[in-house]
Amino acid sequence: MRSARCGRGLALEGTEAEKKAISLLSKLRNELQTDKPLLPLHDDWVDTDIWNQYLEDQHNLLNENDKKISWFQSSWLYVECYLYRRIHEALVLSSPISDFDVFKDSKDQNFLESRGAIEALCFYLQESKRTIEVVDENIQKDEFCKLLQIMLWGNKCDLAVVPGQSIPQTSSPLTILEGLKPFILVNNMDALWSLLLNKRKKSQENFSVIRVDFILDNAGFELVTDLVMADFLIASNLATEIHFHGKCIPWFVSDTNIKDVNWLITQLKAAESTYLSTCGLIWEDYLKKKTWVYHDHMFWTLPFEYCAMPHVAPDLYADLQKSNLILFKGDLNYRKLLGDRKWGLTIPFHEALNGFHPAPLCSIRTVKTQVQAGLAPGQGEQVADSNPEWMTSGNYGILQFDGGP
Ligand SMILES: O=P(O)(O)OC[C@@]1(O)O[C@H](CO)[C@@H](O)[C@@H]1O
Ligand SMILES: [Mn+2]
Repeated sequence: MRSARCGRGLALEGTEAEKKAISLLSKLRNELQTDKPLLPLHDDWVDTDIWNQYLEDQHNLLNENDKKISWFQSSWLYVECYLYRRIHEALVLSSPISDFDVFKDSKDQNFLESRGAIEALCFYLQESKRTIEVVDENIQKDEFCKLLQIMLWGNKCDLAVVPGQSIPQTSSPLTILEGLKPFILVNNMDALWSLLLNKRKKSQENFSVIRVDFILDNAGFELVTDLVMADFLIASNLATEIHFHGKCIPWFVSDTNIKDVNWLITQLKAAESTYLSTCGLIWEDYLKKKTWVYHDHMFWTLPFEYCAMPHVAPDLYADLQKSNLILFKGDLNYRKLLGDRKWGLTIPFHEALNGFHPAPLCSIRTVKTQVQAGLAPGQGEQVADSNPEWMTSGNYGILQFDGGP
């Protein structure tokens, strides 16, 4: 009897929490639609003070007439990040559903709808791992480059542009790579290969660690492409440890957090296909043994451009300095790498990074926003001639490398 009452009490508490979250979210929508001033946060999350200080700084910086910073009058990058942080606030303030991820269903859906392509990819990975020790360097390079391109085109699958509309990867991703090559505007795959190959040669002499970091983007199909590459790097000794960096709160609809990683591994392990279940088991083991390490520093869900990292998150910057290669996935990471500024298209990538050089790094991103540097003279004009929407279509990609400090 007592436990039945207790259960009813919990259900009631849950319903009240849902009502509260929904009302906070509709208030948020109204503020946005009517261009109200941005408000300080009222929750007590680890980053609340930083966000509120940021708002105050924006106010002091941009507002000589003491007007409030509002939704339509502030920088797009800041306001967009603020939107996702406010969605998080609405949940945090609605205990006991504070941990609820409002985007989880769409992320899971993307994985489920891409199952065929994921199976093809896991099959390919296992076949290439079987022959890794006998094949020569050129074949290994070829496989490495294929997996890089799959990671690149996997970035088309984000859900932030058209929320709720999953773009599943249905056909085998490997068959379409050749045809997509002309759409890679900056292609520094050779530089990545040379860097890792040199590291491997040194490591074979002196047993040094080779650390590769993945700054993750979207869950679902894209995450699988990243994990497949991470597995290949370990199996081929091109890396000895992998560090993944995900988001600690639901972010830009489809971005990866730890629950997405765990869910994915559970799904793979339970799959009927042995290609999938083998990947699930191996990846779980890598995580257990710390060959793969997952991090979720709060800096990744703050509005700062990355050149601010040494001041805002010196611990994270110092950690990234230990890496031999950092792979930044996706469009939002690129916007933050370049401070979301309208750089001239031919300004060198190194310069546009504005002093952010923790280690050699590479952006792997389909171009979805009007931020781009490091193109060859005349290249931007030529692409614009054939496709005026080239910067927002997501049809073009870059694998853009910077050698570091
Ligand atoms: O970083 P991702 O997942 O590649 O892309 C995220 C994105 O679609 O969301 C924003 C639009 O709302 C843009 O920054 C970007 O185009
Ligand atoms: Mn994303």
